[in-house]
Amino acid sequence: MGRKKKKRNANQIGIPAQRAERKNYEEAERKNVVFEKYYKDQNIIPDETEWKEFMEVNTTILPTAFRITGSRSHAFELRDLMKKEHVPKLKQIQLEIDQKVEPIKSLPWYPDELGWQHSASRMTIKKNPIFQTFHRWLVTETEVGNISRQETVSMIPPLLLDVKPHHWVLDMCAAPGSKTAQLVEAIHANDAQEIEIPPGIVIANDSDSKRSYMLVHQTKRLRSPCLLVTNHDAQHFPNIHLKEVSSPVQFDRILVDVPCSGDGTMRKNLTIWSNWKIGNAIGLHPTQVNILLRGAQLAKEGGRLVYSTCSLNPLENEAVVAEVLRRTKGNLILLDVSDRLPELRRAPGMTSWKVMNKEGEWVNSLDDINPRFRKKYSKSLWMPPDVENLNLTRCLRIYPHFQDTGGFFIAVFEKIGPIKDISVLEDDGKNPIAVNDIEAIDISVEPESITIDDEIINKDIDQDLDNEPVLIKRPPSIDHPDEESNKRTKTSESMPVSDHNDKKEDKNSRKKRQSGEEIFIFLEQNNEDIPLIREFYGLSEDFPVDHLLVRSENEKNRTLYLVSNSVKRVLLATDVHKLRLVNTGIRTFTRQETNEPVKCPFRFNAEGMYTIYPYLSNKRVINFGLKEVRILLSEPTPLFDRFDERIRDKLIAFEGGCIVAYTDPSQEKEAVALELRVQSYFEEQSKASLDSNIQINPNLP
Ligand SMILES: C[S@@+](CC[C@H](N)C(=O)[O-])C[C@H]1O[C@@H](n2cnc3c(N)ncnc32)[C@H](O)[C@@H]1O
Repeated sequence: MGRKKKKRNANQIGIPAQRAERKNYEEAERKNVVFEKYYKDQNIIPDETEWKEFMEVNTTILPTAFRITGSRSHAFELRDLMKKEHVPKLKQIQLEIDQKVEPIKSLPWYPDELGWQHSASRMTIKKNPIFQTFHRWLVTETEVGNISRQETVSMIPPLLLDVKPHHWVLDMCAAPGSKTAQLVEAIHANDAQEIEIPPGIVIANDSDSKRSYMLVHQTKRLRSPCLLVTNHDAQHFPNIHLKEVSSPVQFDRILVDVPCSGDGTMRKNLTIWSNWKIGNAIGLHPTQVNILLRGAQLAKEGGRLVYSTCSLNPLENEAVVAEVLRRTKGNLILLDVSDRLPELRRAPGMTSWKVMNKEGEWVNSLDDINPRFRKKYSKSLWMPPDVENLNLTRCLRIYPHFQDTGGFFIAVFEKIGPIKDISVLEDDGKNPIAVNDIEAIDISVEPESITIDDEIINKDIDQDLDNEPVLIKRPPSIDHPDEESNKRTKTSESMPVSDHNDKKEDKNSRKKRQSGEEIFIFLEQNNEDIPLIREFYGLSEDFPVDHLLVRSENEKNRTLYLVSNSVKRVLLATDVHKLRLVNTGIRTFTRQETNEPVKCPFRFNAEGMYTIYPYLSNKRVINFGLKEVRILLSEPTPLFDRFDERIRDKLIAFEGGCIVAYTDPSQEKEAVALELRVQSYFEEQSKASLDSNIQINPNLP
């Protein structure tokens, strides 16, 4: 069933709202007396001169920031191209236009000069051809996944999480996915040296089903078989029991980037100036505590958690950290990360704060709240008596004026002892956690990562949302996940995930999808398509064919998806039916519908190319020089005789079907730029339709 194009109101996923903001940017008032008084009285920045600087910078436009993605082999080439080609020109122009604006620079604390920031205004970009060229380059590279546009401060939590390729990682509140992308890149950090698919996994979760689709859209550019997207309320993220393992999965690394009031984003999100009120933080605090507590349970002993918000408010930051430390009874500790990212300026976490009620009065304790409204306040909003012993100064506060960014809060934890069951975490009655308040709206959406400030990308997302069939069932109640999963177990006759290729009617698949159950069926070892593919493409024995799956119960496997070993283990977990799976796997081979007899009915899919390439013998691979690449770029279906004899003979010798052409840029001059164009070209082609991939025409004239 197709989805109708719906009109979205300004608050939905922030895109139209942002455009409106852009238009009114100059006129928008950036003043909020209550905000100012609140933070002044909280004494977040004690020094008067610095306070003024903080307020001043808050009213200025946020610079644009981006990362050159680290998992690709040519990330460094791209960085060097930036430094050699774009940066000198941009700096020169910036100097000529406005000496007050800081020119483009790499972020000194970001590893390998792969993080960048520039402050050129929209007007400068629009009017200046050099900026325009640079901007277009950014857009293209972003589309093909070589660059991720992401707010500077949002890059910090994944770096402090310190993910290694073998880690099991959970990203509890992941959409739209800018930090997930960093986590996935870290899992693939050794790809250039290792042939094997990394053993680690990233489970990226979000409670909002629409936003979890956005997450899929954002991360599919990464083409990782190690990623699995789920849709749960993180407070109740289900346990996963792997086959033949008695205890549930415990994660090496957990990112807890919670919904928050988002007042660190007011340089970009102008509505915060007018909408700011203390009720937002008060209302979000209990959810934040509960999500972090669930994260603490799900972490492995010796594992690490990073808690982060784009809020400056101690009620959403230090108060949450303090409460979780109290409830985990010494089994979770704050780590001192002062030696990490030494060039990143930060302030220590606060060890003293106050609580303002919704009427704007400072209140000493819960007992002083009007009894009628008391249950809307958590006792843990107030500073605990042992605050000095909690090492809260180990938390990181990033203020906008430190390095011309948004505001952010980060706490890094290690789990050092067991946090066995929920009763340990449950309240002893002395410290009531408020029921979620009606005002607890999450306004911490990171618009930069979904809009990428370009119409093109917005359009892509819109199209994606409009064209995707709705396959995921939205939970009737996110408050009772177990009730929900029980229902599903009862109603679903067979598991949506299976290691048998039980050939049922396709009607069945459709039914399951419509009822919200994604289907993942691993191919049987004796599947008849596998030897065909292996033989035709010369796939090595090491290629993990047992990690190929299909996503329909149709007899004819149409598209074969590949997942990593860890993802497979999760998909075959005994209680996988409790997991609301949104997406996993990369497309590797797709059945081609053709009337002509072909030796192998499957063609490569560009999405899986990076993963499969190391397993290919030379059987279906050809080396092209730039000359051949130029022909391919300028002619959609070139004839064989357009190529030199050496290439032509090789092409003729191939049996009909898909081949891989690769070019080695290091061998030729001007190659990097051309390679990038080629890559964008192929990406574009494969995005449009598989069938529109370049074809070389065998008919001689
Ligand atoms: C600050 S944003 C996350 C940004 C994201 N980590 C990134 O870097 O792109 C908070 C996210 O939490 C999600 N969320 C809100 N309540 C949640 C809950 N109870 N469980 C899981 N996700 C939740 C929101 O839908 C939102 O996408």
